[in-house]
Amino acid sequence: MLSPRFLLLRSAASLTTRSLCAGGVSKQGRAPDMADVRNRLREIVGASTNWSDHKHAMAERVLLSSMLAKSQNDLPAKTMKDSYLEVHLPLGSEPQLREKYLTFHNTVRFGRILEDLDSLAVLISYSHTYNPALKRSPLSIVTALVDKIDMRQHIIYPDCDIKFTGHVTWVGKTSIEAKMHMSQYRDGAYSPVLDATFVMVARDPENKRAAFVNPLKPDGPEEEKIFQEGEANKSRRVELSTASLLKVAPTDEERKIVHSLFLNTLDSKTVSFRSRVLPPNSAWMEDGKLKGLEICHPQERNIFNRIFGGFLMRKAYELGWANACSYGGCRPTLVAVDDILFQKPVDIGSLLLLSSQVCYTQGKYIQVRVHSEVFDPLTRQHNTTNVFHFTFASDRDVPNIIPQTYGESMLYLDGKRHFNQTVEH
Ligand SMILES: CCCCCC(=O)SCCNC(=O)CCNC(=O)[C@H](O)C(C)(C)COP(=O)(O)OP(=O)(O)OC[C@H]1O[C@@H](n2cnc3c(N)ncnc32)[C@H](O)[C@@H]1OP(=O)(O)O
Repeated sequence: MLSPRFLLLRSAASLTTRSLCAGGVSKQGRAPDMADVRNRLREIVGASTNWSDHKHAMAERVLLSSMLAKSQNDLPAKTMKDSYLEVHLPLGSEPQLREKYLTFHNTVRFGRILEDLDSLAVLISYSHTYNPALKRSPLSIVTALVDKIDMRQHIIYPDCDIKFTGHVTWVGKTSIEAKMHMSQYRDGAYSPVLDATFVMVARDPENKRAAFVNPLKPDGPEEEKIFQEGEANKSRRVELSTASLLKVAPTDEERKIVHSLFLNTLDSKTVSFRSRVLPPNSAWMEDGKLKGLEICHPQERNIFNRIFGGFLMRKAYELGWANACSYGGCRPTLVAVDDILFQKPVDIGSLLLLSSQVCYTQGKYIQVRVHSEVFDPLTRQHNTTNVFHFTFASDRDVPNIIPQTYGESMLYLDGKRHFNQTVEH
């Protein structure tokens, strides 16, 4: 994270002058808020405000294809300061805004925060790729992955102002890593609430193929260190994906875990592999599911006329939370979010099926996986669009979740891997 003094200077010097106000968002004399972020995004890509105009807006965007760089070397290098943004969410000072964020239990809806983080990550990426010579950006920047969100504090107060800061921390050829921090004003100071790392991918104006982004040139040892962390994150992501249980067998230790779970469920009265008995204080995985359906209306579209990634995250989070709530028998708190993969865009009009599964438990912790897929009623085909992982904590120990089939055992091991990554380390 860049030093606080540096951040302060940065926000005063260029955020308000260039990143947000350049497009005419001049609510002068006050810090930019989330509405400014979304308006600015619409200006950057020339998005339609009415669904009836979306085809025309897209046709205009296609003309920007010729503005794309032929190689990354054609684009000037940027520093981390170039993309630094500070945005406010004045929940304390604007009671009418609070309604949108409020839960029945007088806390902040985390799903709304996920939406805000997503919009901010996109604007940070556009700030990095900003070309003052162009009125509109030819790039379509989409969310590929929420690498992780670490909660530094579990309660978010609905009546205190929130501040988001963030900037680009690493860049590949067409992908960008952005880190964001959220803090909340209480007792005279801002204290940290969460740290989030997103990976964004730049595409051509039609969102059909990858497009080059400006290189990132770390400026000084502080930025160099952050950049190296970004490199390490990239290698870790490749390593994790190579070891995925969808591709390779579990490790020896994991195989032993699965077999011991199996042995624990065998009925000692019969000499049979088939007769299974649920151990005490346990629940079958089959009983740790909750499903939902979303009809993807135009209202939830993003600036590229697909379903907004933040909306998908909010819906998946709320389903996952409800599942953890029902499983643990109390209102759980969120501990961590990791590895939310945006595999395929979701088209407007889609039928989106969301399935959540408690896949691992440990003491009071509940690891939930949410899988979303688009169902085409005409062809009856299902296509996975996203996978989400959430770690919740209950206020008491929860039943141990027990897999019965081999597939469930793999879900269990995958959940355990995610849990170990987020909670134990
Ligand atoms: C308010 C405005 C909001 C707008 C934001 C949204 O709502 S977006 C809506 C939600 N998101 C989406 O709909 C995206 C859905 N997913 C997709 O369309 C696609 O999976 C994708 C474009 C992200 C990636 O497609 P491909 O894998 O075919 O891309 P390709 O192989 O060309 O790789 C392009 C670059 O992305 C990187 N990349 C791809 N997947 C990645 C992942 N899971 N984690 C890290 N990096 C990844 C590659 O390393 C490469 O970077 P390098 O070239 O650097 O090596």
